[in-house]
Amino acid sequence: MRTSWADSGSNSASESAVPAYSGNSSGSRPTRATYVPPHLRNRTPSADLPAASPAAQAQPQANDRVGYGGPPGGSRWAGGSRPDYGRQAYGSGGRTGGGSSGSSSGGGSSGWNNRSGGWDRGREREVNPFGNDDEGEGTLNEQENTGINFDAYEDIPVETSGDNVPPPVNTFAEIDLGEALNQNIRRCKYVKPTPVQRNAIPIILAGRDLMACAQTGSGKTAAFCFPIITGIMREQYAQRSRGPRTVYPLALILSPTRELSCQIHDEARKFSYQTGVKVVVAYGGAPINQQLRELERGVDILVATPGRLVDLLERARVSLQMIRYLALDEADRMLDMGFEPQIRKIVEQMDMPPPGRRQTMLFSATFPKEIQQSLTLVFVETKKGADSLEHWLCMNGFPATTIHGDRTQQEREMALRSFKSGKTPILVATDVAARGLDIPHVAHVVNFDLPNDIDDYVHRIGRTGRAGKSGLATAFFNENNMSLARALSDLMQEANQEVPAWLTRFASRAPYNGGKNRRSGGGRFGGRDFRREGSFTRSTDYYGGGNSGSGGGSSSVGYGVPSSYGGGYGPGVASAWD
Ligand SMILES: Nc1ncnc2c1ncn2[C@@H]1O[C@H](COP(=O)(O)OP(=O)(O)OP(=O)(O)O)[C@@H](O)[C@H]1O
Repeated sequence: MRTSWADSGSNSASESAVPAYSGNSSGSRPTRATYVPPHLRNRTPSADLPAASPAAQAQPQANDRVGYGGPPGGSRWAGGSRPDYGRQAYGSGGRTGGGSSGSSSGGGSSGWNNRSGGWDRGREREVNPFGNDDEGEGTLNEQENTGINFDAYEDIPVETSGDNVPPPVNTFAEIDLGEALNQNIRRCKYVKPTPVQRNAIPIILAGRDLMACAQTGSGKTAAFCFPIITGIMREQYAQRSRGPRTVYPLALILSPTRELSCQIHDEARKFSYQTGVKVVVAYGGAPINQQLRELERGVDILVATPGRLVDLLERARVSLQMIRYLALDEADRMLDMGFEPQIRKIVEQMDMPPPGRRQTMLFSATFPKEIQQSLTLVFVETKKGADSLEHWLCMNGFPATTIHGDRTQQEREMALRSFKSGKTPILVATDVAARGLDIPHVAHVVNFDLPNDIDDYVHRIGRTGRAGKSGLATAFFNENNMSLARALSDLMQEANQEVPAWLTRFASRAPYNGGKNRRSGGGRFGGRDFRREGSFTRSTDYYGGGNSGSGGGSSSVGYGVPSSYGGGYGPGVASAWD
């Protein structure tokens, strides 16, 4: 059964009082304790709020997904299909163009310290962020936003990974974003979605987490704002508890700088105009009091820089308890700028719902390989070891699966599929089971247990850095691996790697184990020739550890000596294993 937001709104209308921050004809302010869902704000209580029917009240959630996943029968673009979105309370009346109050940003151009979130404080109504263009939709429809050169975009290859990725859309009309948002899209003169929007919006609307990497100026802001606004509008959020001065946003958009936060805020205000969804921005370097006042007026989407948000959280002025959407814009830059402790605090140590109860979206034009969802292959010695490591990883929030000799063929194939698709990006494998595997996109090979034979080692690390790509190999070394020390040291020297001093010491005492397939003379390692010919793109970290003290300075467990072993293959040079 397809129902609309209008129905949803009606269903719970009887529970709501006057909107907490909307204008209303009487001009009376609501009590702050009353939360009004966005879809009900600015409705004229007597005129368009029918009493909720018991049946409707009994299934308030049933509307949500059904309404959106429903067949594209009704025209989502046709005006008038959702009359309750007319927002008369601050619709045309709100078209002050930013000039009436002096405190708002008509056209999205307000100064940093004077942002009212697009609300005319004098009359408590929403200022039109489109300036005077509000009614000019007839002409706007005919004009395409010239900010994006779509000709240049058509050929852009888009790569998606993950399981059952929702298919991209070609038009905004294919997705039911809701009439109010569609209207704003028209006001923005967006005629068709950009590639990142085409792909990301359906994924986010399907409730999936997402990491999207798309070039600058490709429309990422709308790609995360549209589904967040739609999601907030379509959901029937339970009445939000409010402390005397604490606010409970439903979505948090973190960005590294105040400039970017303000830009996102400006865009989000346009997209959410007359949807009832309230966007507030908070950033450092500006007086906090005005931002606090703004927050107190109500917030659904909070756009913030990490430092200022931590401040607000510590003052208990913002709670993240109700967050359903977490978007990190330019996540990599936030890390570069040293925001990791704040981000960790915000995401892990406050009251933010855990993954699964919130959607997480990472957007950037550049993601360093360390934070992309790359595949990691971990080698262990025993089947039991594989199972217990998989268990530990899963328990600690790292999705992992295993292949080893005790698993049936069907189980192995399933594990492999899950690994390749990125659903479980860590595969723990025993040597035997991993032999012969051809898995693209393995960015990291971990020798959790080193093999006894250097050839096996070469084969294992050959699972990454393939076809000219770079890769990383990490090994944990302890005194049980003594027999491998010399061969490993030689291998690193051949690859012009810095050999850790502790490994050299082990090597000087260790018997030589050059592998099973050694040719006498010349190539001591099975892989020597191809490594020499190739350009080395694979790097290795070694973690040496022992517990007897016999290795001098290298004996402490977990003693790590990162190095950059280049063991890759140049283009067109096959590995010995292939
Ligand atoms: N579908 C669309 N059609 C036309 N213009 C669009 C569309 N989506 C976004 N734009 C416009 O494209 C410009 C760039 O968008 P946006 O700032 O979101 O890009 P971005 O990917 O976030 O860039 P950056 O990585 O530099 O922050 C903006 O002016 C925006 O209004």
